[in-house]
Amino acid sequence: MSSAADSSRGNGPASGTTKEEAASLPPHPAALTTRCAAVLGGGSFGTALSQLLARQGTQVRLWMRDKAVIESINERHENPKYLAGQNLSEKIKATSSVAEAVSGVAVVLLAVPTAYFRGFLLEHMSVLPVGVPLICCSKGIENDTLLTPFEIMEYELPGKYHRYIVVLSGPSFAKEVINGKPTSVTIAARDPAIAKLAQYYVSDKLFRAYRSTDVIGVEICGAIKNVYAIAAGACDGCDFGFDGRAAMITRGLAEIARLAVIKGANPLTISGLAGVGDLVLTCTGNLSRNWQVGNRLAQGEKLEDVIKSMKMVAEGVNTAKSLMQMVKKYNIEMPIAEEVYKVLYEGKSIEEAMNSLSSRALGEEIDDTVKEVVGLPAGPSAPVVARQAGSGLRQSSLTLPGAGGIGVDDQHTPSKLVEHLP
Ligand SMILES: NC(=O)C1=CN([C@@H]2O[C@H](COP(=O)(O)OP(=O)(O)OC[C@H]3O[C@@H](n4cnc5c(N)ncnc54)[C@H](O)[C@@H]3O)[C@@H](O)[C@H]2O)C=CC1
Ligand SMILES: O=C(CO)COP(=O)(O)O
Repeated sequence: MSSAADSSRGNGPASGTTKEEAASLPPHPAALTTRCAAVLGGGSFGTALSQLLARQGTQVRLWMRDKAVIESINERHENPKYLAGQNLSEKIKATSSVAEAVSGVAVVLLAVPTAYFRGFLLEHMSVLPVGVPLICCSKGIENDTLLTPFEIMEYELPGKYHRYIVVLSGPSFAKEVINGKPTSVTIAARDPAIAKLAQYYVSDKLFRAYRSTDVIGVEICGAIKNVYAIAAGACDGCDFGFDGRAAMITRGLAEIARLAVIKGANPLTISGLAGVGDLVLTCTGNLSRNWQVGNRLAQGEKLEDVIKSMKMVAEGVNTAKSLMQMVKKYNIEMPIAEEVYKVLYEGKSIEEAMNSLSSRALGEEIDDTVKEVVGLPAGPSAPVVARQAGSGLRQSSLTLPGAGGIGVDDQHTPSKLVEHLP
């Protein structure tokens, strides 16, 4: 039985689609509507992406290891392990053979968790097709090598594949994608033409991909937001309030920016869907497995029990280890990430972690690493400069509150007082 959302972007207008609506769909050459796609990884995201492609009219071959789930998808059109109760399209055929999955396809999507990504690639790369977009949808940083899935692909795959490696990232809960909630993501490839092709392959009216060539920025943002989602879940579990969570998200973003620019990201990517978008989603949406990890730790559960009972991947748990290694490697400040690591692996309580964060020396909001990239001078911020109509640039004047009566002598001007601060 096909799902109701099937063929929302097929060859012609889907049933019930008005002429006007059809006209607003992206142009769709017939050659591409009859395409076949492979999705490698039959967890929640791989299954949701398969359903997304199937509803667009694409034949999908979904690779997974679990024989019982394969049988269930092919016979009952359901993935009972990861998305129980969701009716899947008949256009999705599950298989345990990667060679069968990728044979003759126009596009391949990879949704294998980062910890298994390299092993998967090494085992199956000999059958991967050359010349079709290979869209990497995993979000993590491998321990020890500190490589992202895209970087692992570039490292392991022969050069003939490199042009075709693509990253898909952004705010996209599997459960919402599969239910046809409006979702927007970023799709990035070094070659803009490949990014455009991949964008075209996955997009429809309910799933919009914006393209980018900032592969590293998109991937780093998507990978490390998981660690801050753990922090946000812990904040919520400890009832640190909306203020506390907003601070955690925003200061988390500052840490993401620091690492991303060191890795060569375009700072503007950080304010996009893969950056702010996904960070906000996973730090505020309780569908996030990473948020759930933090939240359950705050309820007093042990990490190993949370992981065992979850049965799904929370990438932030491993990526927190990689971030600790990156903090040392690049000598950067990522205090929230460090505290998450200590809570996960060193038995530090969330309250102690919060206390350590709030006892840190007061500092500037925008740090030097980011200032350098956006062309601002390092060190203490220069005085604010405002543009005044007709008179060019002027320095904004600071009015001293005491000047009119409290009594400000030479020794107690703000510039004198500040000399006594740490
Ligand atoms: N679920 C979601 O909402 C989203 C997930 N992602 C990312 O997609 C990737 C996959 O996550 P999910 O599908 O959510 O995972 P999941 O937790 O739902 O399923 C786990 C997946 O890992 C596979 N797996 C386990 N051990 C394996 C091994 N040794 N070798 C190969 N595969 C193995 C399982 O077969 C299954 O496909 C992750 O990097 C995740 O961050 C990205 C966006 C959204
Ligand atoms: O990356 C995600 C949504 O964009 C999914 O987040 P979780 O892995 O925390 O569930």
